[in-house]
Amino acid sequence: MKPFGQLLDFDSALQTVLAETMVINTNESVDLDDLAGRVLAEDLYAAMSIPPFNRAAMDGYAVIATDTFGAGRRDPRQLTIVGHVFAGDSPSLNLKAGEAIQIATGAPMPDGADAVVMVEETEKSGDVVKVFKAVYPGANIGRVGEDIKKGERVLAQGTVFDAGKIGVLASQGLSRATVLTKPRVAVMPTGEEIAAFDSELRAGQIYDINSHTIAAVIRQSGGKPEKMPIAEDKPDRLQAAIEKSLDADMVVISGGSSVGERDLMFGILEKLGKVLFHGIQIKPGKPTMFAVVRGKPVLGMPGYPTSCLINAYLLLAPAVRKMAGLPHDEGRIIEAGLSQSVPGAVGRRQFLPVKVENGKAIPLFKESGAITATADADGYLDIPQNVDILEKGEKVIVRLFAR
Ligand SMILES: Nc1nc2c(c(=O)[nH]1)N[C@H]1C(S)=C(S)[C@@H](COP(=O)(O)OP(=O)(O)OC[C@H]3O[C@@H](n4cnc5c(N)ncnc54)[C@H](O)[C@@H]3O)O[C@H]1N2
Ligand code: MOO
Repeated sequence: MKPFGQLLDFDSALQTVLAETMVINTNESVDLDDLAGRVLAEDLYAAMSIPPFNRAAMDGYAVIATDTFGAGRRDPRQLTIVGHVFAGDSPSLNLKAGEAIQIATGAPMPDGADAVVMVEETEKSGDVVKVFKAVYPGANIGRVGEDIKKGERVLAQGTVFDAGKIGVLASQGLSRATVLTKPRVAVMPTGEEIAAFDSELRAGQIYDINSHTIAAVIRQSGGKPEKMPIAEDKPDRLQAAIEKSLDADMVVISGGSSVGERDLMFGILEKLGKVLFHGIQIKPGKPTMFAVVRGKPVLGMPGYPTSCLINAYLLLAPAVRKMAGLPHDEGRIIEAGLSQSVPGAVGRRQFLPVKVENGKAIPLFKESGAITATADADGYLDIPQNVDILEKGEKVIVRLFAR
């Protein structure tokens, strides 16, 4: 048993973790439809222009713009319809003065035509069309390369794919992209009292919550969780389990981080590598520790499920995002009025889970062991350590959990 040393402030703790986590620089090729959230590993240049040909942007008539000049409701211009072009056609017609070609949105513009009159501005009778409104040259045409020019850089290295960026890739007829490999993060629950969901509970046991909440945070931060078996609180077993988990890019351990008889983590991590901090000046999450073992970052999370999850959002998520090559995410914030007064945590910066309803921030005062404190919360208040009390009705900033 070793009492905490001096507690570190949260910002220094986060900086220490980030300083020891590096972006994974291996790549893999991923299917177009699985790219959402993935990080592009190379610059991508357009192999073709989009649109690849001049095309009608409206249903109507392809015309020579000058033929429509002066047209009005009372003074329409009459053009002879010489053909019909549908989307997907490859027109061979060549439009001449006084002629119009019926055209569908997306169809290639026939040679000679330089504008499209919308069908609403026309009236067809037999093979003659009356045009009620003049169009300027280029009207209602999508020009070659207007969207993307052949040879231009369409997506830069480091781009995070979302629906729109997947669309850019699709426009080029590409079926895959080279992206950064997801960081593999080993998740190791510890404790004699912790049981896997598929086992019978013995007296005194509870089901493992933390490895599942941690895995969810890793996944939504761009990482790949690798679940380890629940480790027993025996030094040699714990050490062997940690050594095995070091095959991953990062290790997250839950439990055993405090100062109880069986809280062995500090000693083992100090033996295997270097503990950079043990104890942060925050509530919840005071016993959180961080070590570097054989070049790998190892985060020791408190066993209490809410302490564990809040610190997974605050410390683990930024680290995994960094390894995944994702930009730092400050998260979304909203302003709300406090539904009741909140006492500060003496000497500790407090991250208090709150629910937001009708513009009110409702504090969820539950103990750190209660998973519902985070499950029911939309976000948290970040209350500095020198605050005595936040008054009812006070405007507060709620930092929303990333979901
Ligand atoms: N004398 C002191 N005791 C404690 C202190 C302290 O400063 N001095 N800190 C308290 C705080 S704050 C926290 S948080 C906890 C953290 O303790 P550990 O990280 O050592 O975690 P455990 O003791 O192993 O477990 C705590 C609690 O959480 C349950 N647990 C553990 N793992 C899981 C899991 N995977 N799924 C669900 N629940 C889990 C465990 O059964 C315990 O009930 O220490 C305080 N004590
Ligand atoms: O720091 Mo503990 O995590 O308050 O509950």
